[in-house]
Amino acid sequence: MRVSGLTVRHRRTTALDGVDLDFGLGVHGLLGPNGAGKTSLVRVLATVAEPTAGRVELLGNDLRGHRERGAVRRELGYLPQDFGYYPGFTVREFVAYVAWLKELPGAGTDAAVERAVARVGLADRIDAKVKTLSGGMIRRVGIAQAIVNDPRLLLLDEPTAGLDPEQRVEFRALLRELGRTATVIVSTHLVEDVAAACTEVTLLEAGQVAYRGTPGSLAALGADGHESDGNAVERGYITALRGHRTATGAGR
Ligand SMILES: Nc1ncnc2c1ncn2[C@@H]1O[C@H](COP(=O)(O)OP(=O)(O)OP(=O)(O)O)[C@@H](O)[C@H]1O
Repeated sequence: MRVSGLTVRHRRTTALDGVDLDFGLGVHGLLGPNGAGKTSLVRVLATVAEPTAGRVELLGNDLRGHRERGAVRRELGYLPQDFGYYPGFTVREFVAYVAWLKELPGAGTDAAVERAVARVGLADRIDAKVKTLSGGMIRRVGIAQAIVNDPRLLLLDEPTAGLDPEQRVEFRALLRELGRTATVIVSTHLVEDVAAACTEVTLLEAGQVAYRGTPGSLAALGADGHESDGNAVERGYITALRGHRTATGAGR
């Protein structure tokens, strides 16, 4: 899947500025400071926002066509940053409802729902009402609804927000597993999630791609830089960000 010349403007703000990127199988971490454009990119890939300019090709479909967008949506999983749910639904009902929206074949739905809920570790709460769950559990319901159709493209916007450390470790293992058969794009502020779960890192800054590489190459960049605080990948993040700012004259 590929985006070229992707530009997204919100009134006078340029959220993405002619971005070229491609994503293959694996887990791709999207990093960047607040306002870098991560959510804007994820929303275009999820087909919920239209680009101002540029091309988006997902799963062999050009997103400009209505029918193509529909085809992509059936193969897509998306967890938005602010994920809305129906509090009165049980976990099973909510995930089944999303399966229905994604037009999953009726016969396989019950099993698909149970499998998705089990994969996020909520099998014992499947018949609990969503509103009775903790914040971290609700986040996991969000992940379950995103993976119920075994998506070929999975988009997760800040999925680990609200998870405790043990849940985050479990979640990263799930990400690695999902990345074997799907393209997984994870927007996060948590550099350690990227280091532990991602095969590739894309660092956005002010609507541009500031760095692309592996967590290992980002860590190596940190070792060469002048930062002394944080772990190697965090140092690499800061070094890459500052390097990009110097190169573009943003110099903040
Ligand atoms: N609906 C909107 N209306 C106006 N400006 C917007 C809108 N959505 C995003 N922006 C602006 O576009 C820029 C990019 O925002 P975006 O949410 O894509 O960044 P982000 O990297 O996801 O940030 P965060 O890490 O804070 O979620 C920011 O300057 C933001 O203020």
